[in-house]
Amino acid sequence: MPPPGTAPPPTQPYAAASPTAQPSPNTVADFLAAFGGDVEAAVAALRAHHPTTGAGISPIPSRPRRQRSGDHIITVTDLQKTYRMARQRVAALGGVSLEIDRGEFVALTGASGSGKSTLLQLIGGLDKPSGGSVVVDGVNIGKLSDAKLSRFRNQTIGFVFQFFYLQPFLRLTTNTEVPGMFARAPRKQRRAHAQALIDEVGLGDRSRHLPREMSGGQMQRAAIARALLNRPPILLADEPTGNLDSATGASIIELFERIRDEFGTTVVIVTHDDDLARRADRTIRLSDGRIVPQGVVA
Ligand SMILES: Nc1ncnc2c1ncn2[C@@H]1O[C@H](COP(=O)(O)OP(=O)(O)OP(=O)(O)O)[C@@H](O)[C@H]1O
Repeated sequence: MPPPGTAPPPTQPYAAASPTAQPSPNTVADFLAAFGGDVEAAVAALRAHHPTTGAGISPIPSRPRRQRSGDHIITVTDLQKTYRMARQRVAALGGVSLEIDRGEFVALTGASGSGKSTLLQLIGGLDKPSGGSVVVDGVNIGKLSDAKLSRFRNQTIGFVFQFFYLQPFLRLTTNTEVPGMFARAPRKQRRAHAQALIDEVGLGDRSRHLPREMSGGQMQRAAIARALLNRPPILLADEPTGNLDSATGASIIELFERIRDEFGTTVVIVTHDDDLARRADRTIRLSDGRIVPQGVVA
């Protein structure tokens, strides 16, 4: 997985907040402060520095596709991204246009290096495009200042990643509350909502557990609960099952379906796995930084 590009460097080593490390609260507070308290940007930077296991997922049944509503919550127009490294230029996205409806469950698929993560990061405002535009919930996010973008992300988008990125020293309830702290939600309210979400994702009996006391699937459920804390209308997930066994991965996809059905959340996932992608309402396949027209085999 490549780095997201524009996230500012933290002042502490990335390893300090890895799922297994045990930093002091001050270390983590400093780490988050280096990102201006923007949890998602911090997570994106961590993600860029984490090893990949490449664990696989086995087939699960597809489900009937839903009709599209035409109420677009995400509109991407002629999106381009070129990474520049020394003298090298890598064209990661070469003009992508798409629309995603409110409450739709979309899977982004394609070969390694086809631009899936880049597209997800640009939709989530974690990186800046080289050209084109991304409109999310009526807001052209390319036109927002960094501070406004950070606030917008916190309120509008929940992020879920392959390696969970829970704070290792926080118990599940507090971990789930973290986005509410940055949104300055009243303590009592965010705690009650965290507890409701923990129940919703099936971890009601694990509230006092630290991440290291949970399984991979439980940690991913916890990360999903945390992503939902600010009631975002959109959930973006990059390889959310890539680090899980096939049965656990399937249960995570079912959880996304349930979240979409119960909360009306728009869910966009990146996955290598065509069987998991078939669970989504729609699959968008990328090849060499472009969308493959439907019916064409890439
Ligand atoms: N920060 C970066 N700097 C330079 N090149 C990058 C960066 N991020 C991505 N790339 C390049 O952009 C292209 C698209 O990468 P991206 O991660 O979006 O693909 P992907 O489809 O998500 O791949 P994978 O499935 O392997 O994660 C690749 O060629 C990659 O090497």
